[in-house]
Amino acid sequence: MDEESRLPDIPGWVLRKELGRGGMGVVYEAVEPTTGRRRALKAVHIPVPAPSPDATALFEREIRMCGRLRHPHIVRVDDIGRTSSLSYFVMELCDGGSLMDRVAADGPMPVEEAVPLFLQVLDALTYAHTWGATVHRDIKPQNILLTRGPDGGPVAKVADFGLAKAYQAAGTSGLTQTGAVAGTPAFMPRVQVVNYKYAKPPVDVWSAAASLYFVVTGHTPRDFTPGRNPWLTVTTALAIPARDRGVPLPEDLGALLDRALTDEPDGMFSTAEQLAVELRDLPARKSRSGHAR
Ligand SMILES: Nc1ncnc2c1ncn2[C@@H]1O[C@H](COP(=O)(O)OP(=O)(O)OP(=O)(O)O)[C@@H](O)[C@H]1O
Repeated sequence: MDEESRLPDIPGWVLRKELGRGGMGVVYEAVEPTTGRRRALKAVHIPVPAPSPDATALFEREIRMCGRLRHPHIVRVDDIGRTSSLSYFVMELCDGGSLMDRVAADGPMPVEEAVPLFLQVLDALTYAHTWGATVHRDIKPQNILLTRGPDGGPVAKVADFGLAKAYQAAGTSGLTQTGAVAGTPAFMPRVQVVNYKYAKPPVDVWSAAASLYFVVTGHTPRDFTPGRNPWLTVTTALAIPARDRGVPLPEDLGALLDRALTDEPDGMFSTAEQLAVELRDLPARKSRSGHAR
């Protein structure tokens, strides 16, 4: 069987190749022959037995609601649809892949490159939390995509807004079979795992800090032991100080990450803007001198 014949058949779109896959679906590069538009198309398989029409409608409603978000650092969702075996949505194509792809290919990213990208991510979160009244719930390096701006400069875009809530909302009615907690333990704060309905902006801010930690160190903040239940690790293990990861990091960035990755609900940054202000004002960034310990 050649690769073409394994690609799903989506009316109105020609799928060119697989771009990547996650826990719930597969993402393809897609072209609309009538317009020549190039997009990314995420196909989510409908489980057997099929979910109730209510669960499917709930799932699509969440995705549609997030399709309203319009921000230069949020992946735009253009369209959603369904075939007999899958739900899909069509979104902006980000040719640079995800931050996870980037770290897997090249190792940790230099701080000077990573921090501006995360200021963009935090700007997107500020917009979504305030104007959009939406919490992402699954910020992680796989959901931060890279592309180029009009001036050729690197641009980060947050993908999958609404998806964690959609899986969770529909999961209880049978659309997904992943259990009560949807999402990725490695990038989740304890409060979100202990209470999976807890979905307030500080959860996304913690996950953004965890993603930055990963991108500059190559490690997740907590160590996960193979074979041990990862959800249990989140409820018992603390984040390892960022500067103990063996990568030279500016002291002030290490201290900021450690503070942002507290598991004390009262100590967490309450808004993305607060973390952005501190990240933007790091003395090491201003002087561009702080590299070694
Ligand atoms: N809009 C896009 N443009 C380009 N590549 C994309 C796009 N969306 C996803 N990808 C690629 O596909 C990969 C898988 O995406 P997907 O959203 O399925 O993964 P995930 O977020 O890890 O999984 P899940 O959302 O199921 O937990 C990404 O890591 C990225 O490489």
